[in-house]
Amino acid sequence: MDGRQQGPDGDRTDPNVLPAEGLADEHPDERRQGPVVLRRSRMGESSTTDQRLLDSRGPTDWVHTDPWRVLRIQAEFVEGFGALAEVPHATTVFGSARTPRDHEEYSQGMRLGSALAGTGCAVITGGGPGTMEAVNRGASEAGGLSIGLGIELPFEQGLNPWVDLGVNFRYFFTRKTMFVKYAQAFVCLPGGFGTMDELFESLTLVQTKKVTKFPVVMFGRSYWQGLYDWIRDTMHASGKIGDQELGLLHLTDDVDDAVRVVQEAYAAWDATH
Ligand SMILES: C/C(=C\CNc1ncnc2c1ncn2[C@@H]1O[C@H](COP(=O)(O)O)[C@@H](O)[C@H]1O)CO
Repeated sequence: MDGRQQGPDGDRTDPNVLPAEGLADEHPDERRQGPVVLRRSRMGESSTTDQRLLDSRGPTDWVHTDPWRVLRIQAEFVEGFGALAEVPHATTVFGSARTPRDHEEYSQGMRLGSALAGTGCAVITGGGPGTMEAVNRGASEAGGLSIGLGIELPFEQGLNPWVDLGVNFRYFFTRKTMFVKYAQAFVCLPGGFGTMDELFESLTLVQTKKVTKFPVVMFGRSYWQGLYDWIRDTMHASGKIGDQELGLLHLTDDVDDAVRVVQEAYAAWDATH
């Protein structure tokens, strides 16, 4: 077979096969697929690009491949940047997913969210339950911009009811970028492994100057004091961090003090942007 799609009398039988304009004798028949030109043995396939796009049959393994994941990751960045691009000054608040609503730390979270909203700026949390919810609730009820960046989990959860602008992520690392990119300060309420990860990631980003002039507030003296003392008396004392790094931490349980530190960070940001 020579690849030409002609009937026995030389008639063209396939509407997708185009004659080469005015030069039928010199130019072989060809099939066009968008910008692609196919000739001779490459002309075999008779579907169009639209047909192939719309045809849902066939194996689906490719949706579990890394190249496809890369596109999904890209899509998360695009969605996140798009949703958050116009966020004004913001503080990202980390904290336990497990704090019950009747706990004093929940009330503190609400007071903090409310006070941060009072500065006219947004609060960003992980969008989950516990103190994340408390901060969103305090901010939302005070009329502030209450943002939640949710994460896909193996169990059903969803964003807490006081998230007014929410984005759900599949990937932790995409979500972590958003926590940092759209905030000028970090506050850590008492929490477990997740909060520790976020506290130390924040500190590492500031230490390595990936982000500048971000204060890291450890809110809740009785909870954080032991860790702070260990950082100072063991980590710092043995030279694993220097004075500057120790100075990044601000330990308090006073909402006004935390808000003051955050406002200084907003001012420092404005001075450099
Ligand atoms: C474990 C439970 C719910 C988990 N739900 C979460 N939703 C959103 N964000 C979460 C969740 N769990 C952890 N995070 C992130 O880590 C921090 C809290 O972790 P911790 O270990 O509880 O300290 C928080 O800042 C989130 O960004 C139901 O019990």
